[in-house]
Amino acid sequence: METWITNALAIDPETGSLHKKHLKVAQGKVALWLDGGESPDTEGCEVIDAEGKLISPGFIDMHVHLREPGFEYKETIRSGTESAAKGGFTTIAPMPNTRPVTDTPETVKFVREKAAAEGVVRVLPYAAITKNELGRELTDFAGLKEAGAIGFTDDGVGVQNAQMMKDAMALARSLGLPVIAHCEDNSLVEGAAVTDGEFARRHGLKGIPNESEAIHVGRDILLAEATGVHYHVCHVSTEQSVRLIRLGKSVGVNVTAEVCPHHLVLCDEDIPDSMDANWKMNPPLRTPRDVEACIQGLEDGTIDMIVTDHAPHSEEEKAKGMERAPFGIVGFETAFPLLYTKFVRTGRWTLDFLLRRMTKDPARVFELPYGTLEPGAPADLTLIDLESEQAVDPGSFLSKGRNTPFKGWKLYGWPLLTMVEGQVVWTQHKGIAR
Ligand SMILES: NC(=O)N[C@@H](CC(=O)O)C(=O)O
Ligand SMILES: [Zn+2]
Ligand SMILES: [Zn+2]
Repeated sequence: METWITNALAIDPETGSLHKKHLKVAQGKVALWLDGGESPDTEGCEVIDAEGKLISPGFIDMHVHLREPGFEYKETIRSGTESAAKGGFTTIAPMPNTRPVTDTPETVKFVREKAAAEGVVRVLPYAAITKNELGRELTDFAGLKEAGAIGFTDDGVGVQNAQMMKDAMALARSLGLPVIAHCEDNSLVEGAAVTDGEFARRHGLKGIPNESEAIHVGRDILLAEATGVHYHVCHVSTEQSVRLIRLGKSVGVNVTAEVCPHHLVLCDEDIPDSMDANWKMNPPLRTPRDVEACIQGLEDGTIDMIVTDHAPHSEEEKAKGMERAPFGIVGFETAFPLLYTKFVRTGRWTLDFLLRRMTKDPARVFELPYGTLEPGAPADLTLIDLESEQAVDPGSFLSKGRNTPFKGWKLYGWPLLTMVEGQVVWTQHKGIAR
């Protein structure tokens, strides 16, 4: 089946400006681009009229939680990939903090097979660094790679022991795979739920200090330098981490980093006094100074990409309140509209910049053949309405998770259609297509 997507607005890679274009998709790949002035020969083809809509490579999210196996009440591979498709994402990398933890070749295979059978977007699983993410014993890196793991991470917890991390990096390096780190020194956290800042002071709460993150970032950059591994820092949230990554890059260490939309648009002072646990995530919302440092880090390339850290939890769990509820918020279905509205429509970023940090940059860092619509590339794409304003409605999410602090936010930039390898997997009108 061949498909023409006609009259779409595409970004000119040279100038960054939008031009009307027609795109032909054949055999699951990008076949041909025509200028808006030309007339495509659509005979015998499916035609999608994208008049006035942005066409972008499908978004790539290198940090997500799909919860399956083990926590299907929070999310499944089916519901999580559907939520991703609705957010315009076509490739996602789930974290191994499932039950069982994705720490054996069998579990990696389970995730991949389940995703192939029930998922609607591409799923590239990570495997754990240590068995059960307990930080005591390394997993079978070679076997996990063989089973299809794309990198190693104990996301959810930091690897507390430096020698363990160094051994993991040396092993990953020998296999040519990256180590992806949730940076958190447990001895500095002591059970706090929010950052050490204005909100914590006002409510007399213990705070999570910035150093709990940055100490691991600094330690691991030194270990990455010693081992030569590709080291990727998860969900950067502090000024100190940005500074250390900038320094690491400047001396040639193979360090890359990601940041989440919520750490770019929210700070601790935004948390409502009701202490709604939909504002609780790890790392926590930091101070305005940290937020600005993360934005600048993303702008100057210190931070390479945007990820959602989509972390669904049940309503019962989130109802336990700020101190007892689990950390995490959902992200797929609000990521692009949030960043488009808060940074592009306000004039701080170009649209091209935002799209690159959600497509080409993750593809470059993780050496993936996606994130581009050049002829021959897989036809992974999303069409986006840049003009209509719509309020965030958690009730309409395809994710099982409703845990978002953005409920009711009026945003622009809502995806309308998502295609993976030439197949339409979701549309605003008809929902998921199977
Ligand atoms: N980010 C979160 O707040 N929570 C994540 C774990 C993690 O990413 O560290 C989760 O699994 O719920
Ligand atoms: Zn994490
Ligand atoms: Zn995570």
